[in-house]
Amino acid sequence: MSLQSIKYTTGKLEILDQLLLPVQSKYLAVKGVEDGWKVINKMQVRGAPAIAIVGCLSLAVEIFPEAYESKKTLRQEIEGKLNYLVSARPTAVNMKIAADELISLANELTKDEAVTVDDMKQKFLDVTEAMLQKDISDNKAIGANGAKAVLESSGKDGPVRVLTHCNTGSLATAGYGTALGVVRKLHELKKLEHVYCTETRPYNQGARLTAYELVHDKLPATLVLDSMVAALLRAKNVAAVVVGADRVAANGDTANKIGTYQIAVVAKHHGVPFFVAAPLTSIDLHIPSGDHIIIEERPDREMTHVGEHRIAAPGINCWNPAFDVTPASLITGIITERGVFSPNKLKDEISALLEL
Ligand SMILES: CSC[C@@H](O)[C@@H](O)C(=O)COP(=O)(O)O
Repeated sequence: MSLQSIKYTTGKLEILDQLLLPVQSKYLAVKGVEDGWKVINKMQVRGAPAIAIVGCLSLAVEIFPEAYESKKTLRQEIEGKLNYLVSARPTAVNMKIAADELISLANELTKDEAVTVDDMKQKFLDVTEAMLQKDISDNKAIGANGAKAVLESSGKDGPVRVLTHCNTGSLATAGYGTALGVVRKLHELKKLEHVYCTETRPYNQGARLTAYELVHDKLPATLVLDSMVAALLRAKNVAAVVVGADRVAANGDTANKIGTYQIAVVAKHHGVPFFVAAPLTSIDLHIPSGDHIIIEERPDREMTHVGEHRIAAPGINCWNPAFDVTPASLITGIITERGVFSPNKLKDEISALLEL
């Protein structure tokens, strides 16, 4: 059985508390927007697609039992609460894109006189619930497109060794994963010789979550520390690096988990193709470059402590950006559910695809 980070039935939402993994597997009820904001902000659920899905579904469970006196009241509720949810974590764009789409839907339904307040509520529930299935099918398509791109770029038919960073798997999405979906697909095709996952300090998504998924699915995998990547690429014949994204700018610059940028620099040095795997909902064509991406800074404690145990000297200053921006020039291709794009053609090709 595959891991499930989000459990949802109409009116009921639960998330697997990722702060407790891999020691404990415990689901937490999310009863509304306030709970949704907290679990996202505390990183009990994390990963750009999962953040958006849990955010929107937290509003769905809040709205479900309520009776609204008018469409205007419901529209105000939707707009105010979605904008609040966007503020829980600023770097990943998926929640913002989902919020904007749902707010425009609410605006359109409010204007449409043929739509009752109950129809409007039902439509909102249908659209948010559909996000779960859509994310899984997008991830499967990313997996297939990415496995092909990795094999082509390696110049051989596999099996290949790949490196990934952070957690982009079932735990970060509705299921299957983005970059980890590419790894899963390579494995399904019997083209994965080995996957290396980084520890991903300071929150250890690699050691705690990706390693957990890889062991769970019995993939051939090895954990390395972040500081070992250069040595790994020199020694272990890695065919490609595949990572996820929190926000891809129009020019292909990509914000992802801190440490991604230095892996891309090292990959370039060693001539190893560096791929970003992300759904279209992680691509922000509104910003021209990565300079415009807000980078979330997290509490010092995530660096100074592991769990309750202090590892840093008391009194030391800390800088803890949760993400960095990899320049487009270091990226071989951006793997999406609609194909693989060269960063310099991303804007034109995606705009054409979406008829923008
Ligand atoms: C499919 S998840 C893509 C990204 O969100 C992932 O690579 C990442 O950076 C996650 O960061 P996190 O801080 O754990 O939310």
